[in-house]
Amino acid sequence: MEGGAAVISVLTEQRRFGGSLADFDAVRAAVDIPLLRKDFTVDAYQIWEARAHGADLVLLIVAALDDATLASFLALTRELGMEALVETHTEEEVDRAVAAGARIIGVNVRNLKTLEVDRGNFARLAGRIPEAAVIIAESGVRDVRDVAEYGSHGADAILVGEALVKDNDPVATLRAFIGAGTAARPARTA
Ligand SMILES: O=C(O)c1ccccc1NCC(=O)[C@H](O)[C@H](O)COP(=O)(O)O
Repeated sequence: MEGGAAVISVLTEQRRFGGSLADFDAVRAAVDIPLLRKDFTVDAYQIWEARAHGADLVLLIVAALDDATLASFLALTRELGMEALVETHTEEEVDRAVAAGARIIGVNVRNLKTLEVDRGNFARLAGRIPEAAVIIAESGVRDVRDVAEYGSHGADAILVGEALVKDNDPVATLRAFIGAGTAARPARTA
């Protein structure tokens, strides 16, 4: 927060990433800025649960949801006064996110099966996202050059994990990332 983060993403996914709702509660108690519950949402109950724990955003991963479920989860999220980060990995998923009415669309360059990162995917997929949407570049940021690269390809925001968690001075690094991203972003027409 001190570093200028607009949103904090809190992993609650336990099996693969070791997160928990207790971690989420601790962060909620510590900060007032918007929080994203980062979990694999597969049941409407998780959206109610996110709201009950004070989340502002939930994660909807297009690859994990059929079109009808994606649309109904998005509607429930908004009925509960939250928004969704709708996460994509392929062109087809971007098109599905747009068709569902997503307002915040993430391109995650990490393959969730292999966990491998391909930063080039961001430039390829971001071009398909309408300018009216908020575009998030997710994963793979190592330094300011990666931030600038994502910014130059239209990212409105980046989602950073490891680079900040392992940094000795995350506040300074976050400030540098925000500066690099702001400088690199092309002007938007809409
Ligand atoms: O990536 C997901 O969709 C995801 C969903 C639920 C739990 C974890 C998930 N991915 C891992 C991460 O959250 C990454 O740490 C995050 O994208 C940041 O990436 P990086 O900066 O490369 O650590």
